[in-house]
Amino acid sequence: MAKGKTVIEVGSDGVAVITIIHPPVNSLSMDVLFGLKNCYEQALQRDDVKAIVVTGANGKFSGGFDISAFGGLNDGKMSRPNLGFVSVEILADVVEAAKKPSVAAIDGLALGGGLEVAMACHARISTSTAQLGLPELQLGIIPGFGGTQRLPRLVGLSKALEMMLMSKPVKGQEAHSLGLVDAMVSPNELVSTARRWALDILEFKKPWVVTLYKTDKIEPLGEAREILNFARAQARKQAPNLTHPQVCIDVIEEGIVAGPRRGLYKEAEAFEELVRSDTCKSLVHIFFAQRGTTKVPGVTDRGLKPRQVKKVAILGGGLMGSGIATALIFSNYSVILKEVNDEILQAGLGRVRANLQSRVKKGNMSPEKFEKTLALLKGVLDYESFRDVDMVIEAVIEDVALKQKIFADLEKYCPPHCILASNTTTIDLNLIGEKTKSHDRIVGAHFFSPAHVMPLLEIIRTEKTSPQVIVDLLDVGKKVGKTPIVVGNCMGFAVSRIFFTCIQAALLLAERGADPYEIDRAINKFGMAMGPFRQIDLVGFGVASATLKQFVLNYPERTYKSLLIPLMQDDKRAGEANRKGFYVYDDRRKASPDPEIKNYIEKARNMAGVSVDPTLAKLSDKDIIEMILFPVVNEACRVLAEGIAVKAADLDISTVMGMGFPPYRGGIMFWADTLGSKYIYSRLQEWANLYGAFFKPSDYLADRASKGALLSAPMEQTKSRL
Ligand SMILES: C[C@H](O)CC(=O)SCCNC(=O)CCNC(=O)[C@H](O)C(C)(C)COP(=O)(O)OP(=O)(O)OC[C@H]1O[C@@H](n2cnc3c(N)ncnc32)[C@H](O)[C@@H]1OP(=O)(O)O
Repeated sequence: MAKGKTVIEVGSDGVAVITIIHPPVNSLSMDVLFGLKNCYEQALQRDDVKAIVVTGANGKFSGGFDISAFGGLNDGKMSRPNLGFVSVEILADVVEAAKKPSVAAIDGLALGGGLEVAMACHARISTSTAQLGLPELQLGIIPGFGGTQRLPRLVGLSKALEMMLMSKPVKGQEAHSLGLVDAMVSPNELVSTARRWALDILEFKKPWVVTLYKTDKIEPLGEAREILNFARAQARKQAPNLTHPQVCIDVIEEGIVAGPRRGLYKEAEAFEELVRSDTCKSLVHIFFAQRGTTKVPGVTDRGLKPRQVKKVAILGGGLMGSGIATALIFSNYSVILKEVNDEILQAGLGRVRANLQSRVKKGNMSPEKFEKTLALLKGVLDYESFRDVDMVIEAVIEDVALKQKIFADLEKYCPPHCILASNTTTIDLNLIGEKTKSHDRIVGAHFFSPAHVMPLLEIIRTEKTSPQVIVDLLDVGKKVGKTPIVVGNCMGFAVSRIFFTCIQAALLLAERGADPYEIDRAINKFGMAMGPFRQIDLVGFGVASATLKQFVLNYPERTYKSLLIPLMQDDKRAGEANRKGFYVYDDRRKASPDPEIKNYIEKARNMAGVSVDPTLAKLSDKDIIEMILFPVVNEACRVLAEGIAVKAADLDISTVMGMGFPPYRGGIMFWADTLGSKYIYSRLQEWANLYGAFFKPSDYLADRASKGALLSAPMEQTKSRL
């Protein structure tokens, strides 16, 4: 069956309108591209066609090359066209070299290959809301249809580098001022303006621009090289483990130095190679995994429509509560923030204000929008104004009795349709709702700190939570710009279980002789946003030790019972919050190692009765990474086996968005599968023999290893607990 098509319609004005049709985003499959070539050839042959307009159906130009076809290019299921088939043979030699002018009419989006098709046209007209960009680098590839050559020639080298290296699209307005589009019109005038423009080109009333050979925006060679070298250094600093940004810069340089046609061929070669790389495979996996989190069997396949949530109440204005309030008002929800006394309430409201102010400072919010947004927030000290709220999010400290009392109160004051959500990190939701009769509307809404910044939302449901409530919360999550994952109920749910296993592994290694700063360095080099000790400082010792206590209680057989954090707490160390944790922090929150740490470690070691293991005292980076992350893989396997997570890909997204796992390694399970279940099992078994049950491979892992099976393959037989 064809994947999309391209159609041609010739008007009485002699303009052929070629429309890309491939819902939902008019991506460019090979069928669409062959169709585009055929339509052009027809238009060029027909005597009744004077000029051409290219556009996309349903208000979207094109979201780019069909990402789902990347796999086909690799596994040989798709016939591989000649090198440069699209970029040279279609776009340069048919579209751009045509004897009839063509104009792109852009609404909605022109991304990746979509923008590359538009740039091969002789002019571009767009709407103000259209998004135009070359975001290929976020998929581990570079633009492959001539984008590396044409974008610098249209917008200048520096801006083109920024747009490509940061995968950052621009809106119609900016595209117009940059010269990427020639005119901006309203959507209903788009195609008619483009038709007129194409005829004007033919009649020499508008310029006939062949972008590939434009030179006016490119700096002289010496200056261009300086810009490119600066970009190389920046990219190396920001993404030391990635090669494709460097390749992108090399390809741009080739076009400037040796001419754009050589540039096109070098681009095509590099694209072919990069699309086969592990980085590309991992990032494409993350792209689809992220979109797959909202597809929850038994919930989102029931035809339920989200109910409208207008007003939300938040209990607790601490770091989490104020962050959640910020995220909500920023997305136009009306929010009530409740605290226990005026002083604490004002502090909470102040935090929300400061969060918004920092956006204004960075130029991301206008002063008018700031006032309008803040007006959506109201502080209260009692439950009176809870009578018309649609959702409550409780964000108080992790105290079961307090949460139980709050939920019993909420049941009394909130309307019956109101969703009762808790932002708990670890506590069993059945316990929280024990004193209510509202189990069907109790749900977990676990945000990550800072809640207005971090992209993940863990939605926790019990056996009794109604699917409608999940659908409602998925909708709220999407509106506040979060990627939600839906998980089952247990202590720690999915993310905290995985995250705190990493912390425990780090504590175990440090107590047995590994250097904590070496551990952080190795993990950071692997690509994690920060190492485990820096992470503990960030979440704070209070949360870390409370959670570790919960682990000891709930998973005693495999929890590493470290005394290190409580010992440091006794000395008033609390983490980054009071600038003294595993690191010390200066006024600008810069972390530096603290020589005193070794004394605490020694004390904890003595109390635990363990001794320094010479092997652990001089681990290689590879060993550190495996000893820290294989236990995480092991715990992720348990989370899957218990049906807490619906699918392995959700855990990949959780680790990327919730704990800073490098997306270019595809998330924890995807990465584990690149190493193989047998290898991971054998290493864990070896360490379990040496260092105890913390490393003991789970039954799930043992089973997969014995079959040589992928850890991420679906579990047909295992019943989901959800
Ligand atoms: C040779 C060339 O240089 C190489 C390329 O062009 S590579 C592709 C470059 N393009 C991109 O990177 C754009 C990727 N897409 C996006 O960023 C976003 O999907 C978007 C901004 C286009 C739309 O966002 P949004 O409206 O939130 O919808 P979103 O849920 O992301 O996508 C809608 C659907 O389209 C699919 N989709 C989006 N872009 C796609 C693409 N380029 N190929 C295939 N499928 C795509 C999504 O997977 C999703 O499918 P689903 O409904 O089955 O889950």
